[in-house]
Amino acid sequence: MTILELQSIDKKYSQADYFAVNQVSFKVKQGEILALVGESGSGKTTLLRLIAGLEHPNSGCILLSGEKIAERNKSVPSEKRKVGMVFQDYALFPHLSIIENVKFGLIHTKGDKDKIAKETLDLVGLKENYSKYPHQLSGGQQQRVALARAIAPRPFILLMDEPFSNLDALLKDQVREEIRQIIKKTGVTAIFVTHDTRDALSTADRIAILHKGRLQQIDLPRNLYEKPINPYVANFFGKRNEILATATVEGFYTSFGFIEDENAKNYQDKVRLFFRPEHASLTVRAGQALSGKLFKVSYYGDHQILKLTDEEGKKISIKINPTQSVQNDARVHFSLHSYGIESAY
Ligand SMILES: Nc1ncnc2c1ncn2[C@@H]1O[C@H](COP(=O)(O)OP(=O)(O)OP(=O)(O)O)[C@@H](O)[C@H]1O
Repeated sequence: MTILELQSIDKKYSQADYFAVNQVSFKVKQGEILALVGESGSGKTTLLRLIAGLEHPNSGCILLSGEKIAERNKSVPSEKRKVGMVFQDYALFPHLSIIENVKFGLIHTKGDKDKIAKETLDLVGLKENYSKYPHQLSGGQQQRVALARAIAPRPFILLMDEPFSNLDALLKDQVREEIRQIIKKTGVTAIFVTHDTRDALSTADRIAILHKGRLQQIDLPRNLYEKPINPYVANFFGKRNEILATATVEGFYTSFGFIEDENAKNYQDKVRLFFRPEHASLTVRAGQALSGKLFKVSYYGDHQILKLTDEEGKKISIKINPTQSVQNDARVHFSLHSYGIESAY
């Protein structure tokens, strides 16, 4: 079931001569976690603010749980939208205890506020901390208070702006998993903004990628990574090698060697082949394998990146296991597990 729908949303700030959000349309299903990604200035926060009712679109329509909450001449005020918001800095009140912070989010909620606040704090794993103050908690715990405050009123949708950006790398992996589990347990639909592709790939059910205010692709994490619909999306999700090839009926001739592939007969003459560093692996026997001259090895602990070059100096990168040993200046043989093909014309 669709809980949120954006139809052709445009937003131009006064004084600006370009659209911060340009003809964006998508639907979010009940219980889904959607990540909004894009480089700085791509319109992520603006989109979140439009859904929250903190900005109004110039044109288009937003529907939440079937109700039109924003269109050209109509806007349901932010506090009436049943939208929960977690800000980047958590925005907790320092002079209020944890439970008072959560109860603050329940101003418009009927029923036993104390009971609802306690139940929600228990749900986010803060049972023992009702009367503590924000400064007595760790960054990850403060974030869970902010999350509890946002979900306590049972919103239709939870919006989070850069929820993981204030956490150090070690804590981040743990918190990402915790937040995902809490959201899934409550069944709330969530949209979070991030500029970190790892956050998005590991936490979201689907990802929407924006570039200059335009939606490029909205898809499952795996599809965005493995089947990007354009070069911008492909490059946003990490390094991609590109090599030129000539298609024949048997396969592709490249400057790194021949790739046998019956799909090649569907292409004419010059093509571009794309592959990610992890989609190549070293082969022991030369055989049909591709090969290049190794000129740099970078060790990263959990993997190594090899830089190879062909006879003409074209460079590619390959990601390998940290335990594999290789020698600089050696000829290295490799094969590709998967690659994209595009006509070069
Ligand atoms: N209040 C504002 N007034 C005028 N222009 C704005 C305003 N807020 C954002 N913009 C502009 O709108 C565009 C989109 O900004 P937005 O903050 O939505 O991008 P973002 O993807 O969230 O960026 P970041 O990752 O840096 O937060 C940018 O060009 C920005 O300069």
